[in-house]
Amino acid sequence: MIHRRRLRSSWNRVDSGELHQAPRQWQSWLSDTGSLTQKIERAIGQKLEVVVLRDCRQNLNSDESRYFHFNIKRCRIREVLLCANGMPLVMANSIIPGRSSSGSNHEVLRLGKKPLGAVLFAKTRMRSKKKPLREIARLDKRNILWKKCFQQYQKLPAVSWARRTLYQLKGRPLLVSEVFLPALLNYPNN
Ligand SMILES: C=C(O[C@@H]1C=C(C(=O)O)C=C[C@H]1O)C(=O)O
Repeated sequence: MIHRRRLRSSWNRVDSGELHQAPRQWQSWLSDTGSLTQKIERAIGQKLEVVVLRDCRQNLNSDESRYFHFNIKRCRIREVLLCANGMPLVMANSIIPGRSSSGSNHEVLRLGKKPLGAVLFAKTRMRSKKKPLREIARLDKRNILWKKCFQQYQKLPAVSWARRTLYQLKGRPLLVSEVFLPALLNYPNN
């Protein structure tokens, strides 16, 4: 539990983002445990467009490296906008350590415009027994993640709600952060 508290404090540097503190209209998006891609496509009634902003190797900051039990400095970072009819709905920042995209994971993580969720939630994938670690946060310009997202997407609202999930792909960790954008609220959230 100490470990979890430590993670929470680093992620919620700005404001402790417990679900009940989030605006009601965001709570279901923040807490859903299924594929975000699938949830959005149900809401918009069509396929999502994935706009890849960046997919490269980068040094991790301490707020990110804490989630991995092994010492890593550089990682693959994938930043995308999930869009409908050209309108960004979510900005996602995924951290994929080298050891998580090697071996049999290497091929499936050559994503391009394919959403990462198609891999993480693939029917054929052995569901890892471990429930993914999930945290939420209210982001503003004091938060490292808000600043990283703003570098890529200058229309990022000054206060944004986000969630962070530590997934396992064949036992290898990936840290996925998703920042929800206002246009998503134009769609029914069923
Ligand atoms: C993890 C999922 O994949 C989505 C797509 C992503 C991508 O293509 O990089 C990243 C995060 C998610 O918003 C999901 O659908 O739940």
